[in-house]
Amino acid sequence: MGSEALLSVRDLRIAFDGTEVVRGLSFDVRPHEALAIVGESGAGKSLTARALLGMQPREATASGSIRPDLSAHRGRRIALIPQDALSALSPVHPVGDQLAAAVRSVARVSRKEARSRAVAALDRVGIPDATRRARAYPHEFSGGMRQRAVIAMAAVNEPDILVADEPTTALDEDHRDQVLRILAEQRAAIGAALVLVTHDMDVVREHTDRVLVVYAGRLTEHGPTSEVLARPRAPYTAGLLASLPRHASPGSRLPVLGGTPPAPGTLPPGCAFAPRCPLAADVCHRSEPEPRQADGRLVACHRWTELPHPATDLFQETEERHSR
Ligand SMILES: Nc1ncnc2c1ncn2[C@@H]1O[C@H](COP(=O)(O)OP(=O)(O)OP(=O)(O)O)[C@@H](O)[C@H]1O
Repeated sequence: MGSEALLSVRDLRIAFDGTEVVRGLSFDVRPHEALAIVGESGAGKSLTARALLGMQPREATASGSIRPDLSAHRGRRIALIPQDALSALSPVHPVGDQLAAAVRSVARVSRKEARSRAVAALDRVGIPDATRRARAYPHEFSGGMRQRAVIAMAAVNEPDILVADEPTTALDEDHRDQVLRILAEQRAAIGAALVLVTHDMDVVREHTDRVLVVYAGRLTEHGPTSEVLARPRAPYTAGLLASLPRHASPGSRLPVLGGTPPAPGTLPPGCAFAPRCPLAADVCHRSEPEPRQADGRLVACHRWTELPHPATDLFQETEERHSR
């Protein structure tokens, strides 16, 4: 598995002031695949994704290994598509100039050639009249167009890996689908792998091949998307799926997954999910489960064999319990 990987992450830990928020994640990014990192807010998804590019917050301490180290090849072998397109674009330069500068930062080409690659990249992501629009400033683009321009910028140098950190959070549903489709097209066109950070299981289902489910900075379940989503083995994965609107029974309130994740530094003993888990037993409150092979994927749960299928009803009951 390791030798064919574009990137291998082993025992990644990220801490702030001595409190670990990413707690020993290990996974590979394989050529051409789309890997989702999914979990609720605060799970450590963004920190993990940015670590792949060597982009740690200054105040963080990190350990573990990410091989190879691509931080010196950002923009060329690995590129980030951030949540907020405005943060990725300078407000004071035309969009086309920014793309051309990205081209010239990695390739010794003439200004004219860089310009023409920039316009072609904008055209590929569906920016109409790309030659003219390349002269426009980011504020003259709509939100969806800006996010497409950011995808174009990330893809323009044909990196091996695109890392997209919740790329559609700021967009409405129509633009969300459009941007995800364009991202998939770009990825296919350049043959890149994609690491897609999301909290949305529908996005995981539609756009990824493998999924890493993270809870409180730890691996909960990791395997092929189709298998994990068809039959989750970790209660937390089942809870995330049960929270999707179409799984809710008529009249029930969302989210179905009751409670909230623990704040950093306030982890319970044992499994971090145990206080919210309808299957938790004594052992879960005592010892933190290690990831192990189960049913063709990795699962970190003492009770995985007890999870009923489908598990939706289990979580409906949990919600009732939490709301009482
Ligand atoms: N610079 C920082 N200083 C202190 N704590 C931080 C910093 N950056 C992130 N954290 C904390 O680390 C944890 C994980 O953050 P991260 O942004 O990776 O979560 P996430 O899963 O991406 O969540 P979201 O979906 O809300 O973006 C959170 O509890 C967050 O508050």
